[in-house]
Amino acid sequence: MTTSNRILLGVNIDHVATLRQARGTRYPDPVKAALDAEEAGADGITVHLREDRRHIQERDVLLLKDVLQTRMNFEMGVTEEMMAFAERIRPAHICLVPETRQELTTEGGLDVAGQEERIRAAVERLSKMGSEVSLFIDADERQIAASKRVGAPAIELHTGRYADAETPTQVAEELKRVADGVAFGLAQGLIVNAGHGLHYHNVEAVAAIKGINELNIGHALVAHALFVGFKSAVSEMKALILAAAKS
Ligand SMILES: CC(=O)[C@@H](O)[C@H](O)COP(=O)(O)O
Ligand SMILES: NCC(=O)COP(=O)(O)O
Repeated sequence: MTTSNRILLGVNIDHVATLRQARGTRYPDPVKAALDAEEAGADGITVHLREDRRHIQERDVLLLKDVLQTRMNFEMGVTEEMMAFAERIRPAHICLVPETRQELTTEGGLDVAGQEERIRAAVERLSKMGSEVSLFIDADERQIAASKRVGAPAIELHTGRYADAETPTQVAEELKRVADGVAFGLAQGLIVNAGHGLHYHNVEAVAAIKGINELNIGHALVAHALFVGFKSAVSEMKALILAAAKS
């Protein structure tokens, strides 16, 4: 069981591409953002190639594959198109996520318990090429146990409900849900990551949960980068999570 205070920062660059796609320009380039993030201390780069291509494009993923110094965490829906693309790029990490067409962002976790055979087949197929496969799920024992059963070595707990909680009571409840999920995942022998909706004012409590391997953070970093630059945005976040993890 991992219980060290070491915690990694995966920088999600999707929303650099969102700005580019809004105008169909060549800038800002998420590849440049990835390289800046690495220089500023990112431990890995996360990209979500959505089926509707609203932000990251194939071109971005193919270039990143050649230039990243760290490692790629490739987020994808469980579709044949994405499975075939993943086999082409062979990322170090793959995170299987749910997708619905009209959602503003990833609204909930993957229902692993409700489709074990399908997810098991995907995990097996993607693991064969050496990728570490994680499942983006809610902090729910039923989903965590199912993730273990289908053979995934890792999970990423969706922290969106914690991030969206409004009252102190709700925040405390959602934080406990995440902390309990981390403990349950570790007890199952899983690598436990977390992310979604984390920002400079809510990240410390999550980073302080013992045993989390990596936090994946994107939207807030890109937003802060508008004011301080991408490298500073990443290094500020990294400093916050490292300090919180040591506390
Ligand atoms: C799965 C996940 O949490 C991230 O990929 C996030 O979804 C990226 O942002 P969008 O949901 O806005 O595409
Ligand atoms: N998997 C979560 C992620 O990559 C980043 O989510 P967000 O910080 O953009 O909400």
